[in-house]
Amino acid sequence: MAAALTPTPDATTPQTQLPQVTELRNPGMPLDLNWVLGAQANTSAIERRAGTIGARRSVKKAHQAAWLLRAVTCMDLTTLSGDDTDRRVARLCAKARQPVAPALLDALGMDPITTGAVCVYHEMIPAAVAALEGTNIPVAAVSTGFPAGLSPFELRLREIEMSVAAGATEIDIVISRRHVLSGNWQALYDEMSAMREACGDAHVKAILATGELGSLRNVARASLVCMMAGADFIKTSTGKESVNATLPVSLVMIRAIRDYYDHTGIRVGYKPAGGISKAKDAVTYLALIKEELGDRWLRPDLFRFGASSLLNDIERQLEHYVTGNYSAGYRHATS
Ligand SMILES: O=C[C@H](O)COP(=O)(O)O
Repeated sequence: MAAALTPTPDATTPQTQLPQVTELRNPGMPLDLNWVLGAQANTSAIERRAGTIGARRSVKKAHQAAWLLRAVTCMDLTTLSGDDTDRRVARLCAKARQPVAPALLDALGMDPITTGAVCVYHEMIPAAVAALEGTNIPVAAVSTGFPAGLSPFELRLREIEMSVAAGATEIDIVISRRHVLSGNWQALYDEMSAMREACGDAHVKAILATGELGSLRNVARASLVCMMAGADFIKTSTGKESVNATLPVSLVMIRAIRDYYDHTGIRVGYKPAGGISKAKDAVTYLALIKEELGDRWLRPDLFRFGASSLLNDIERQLEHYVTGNYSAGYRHATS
């Protein structure tokens, strides 16, 4: 049996669910086109730097278990399928309440933890709200004609309002990729501002769908515009594009977040999403955040993974750490 996890200076120390920190919401600012158009992205330098992150850092044993538990607390446990049902959502929510088996947590010397949120389609919000009653786990909804975001603008705004009324406290919106591809930054800013307003008190995550934006420079510019328009989080992908979260894209987005913080003093959150299914990749993402933004961003109010199957692999790795054996993946299925 493994020893209880102990804090070490070179690892994150997520022994328990972290206390909620109230970060000042991003109020946004006027569109600064000079700043936006000045944003560049040196693709080869970014790819070089991204290539060093997973390769250099090897986190083992108790440190690895600690990072994995942190990843769980920062996870938007997601189901976004056309065949979602209330029962599937209820099972997902049960998993969000108890994402890691109590016996494993006991062996690790850990208090109970939960995931950061549950993320569903609008129609599934009531089932998620009911299944999470009595917890502090937020329900996040993908609204605005997810994943393409091409339904009429008024309908997209109305969908946000309906999702909030149904009980979602986090709204993941999708931006209009065409505004980015045509360089119409004013239109992107206006769209994002209206969506932020429609969210009211619900926090808004802006999904850039980076795999469809054409270039890393566009990713940098779109990130800035969404933050200027008041996004609480910027998020890479819907999970439905042919290319979803990648390390180079993440580097560009988190450097835009750093730039925005340096200019405004406001911390905007980051959510890589789509195709992140391995525990090892989760640790690489956390290391990237730690190195580029610092420990403050390694909390669920500023960092989330959007993932439907990552939890399965994390639980398998934790079980291996505790027992020395791997269990079959189906034993950890979330839906
Ligand atoms: O926002 C979350 C993503 O849709 C999840 O993507 P995934 O199913 O590839 O983990």
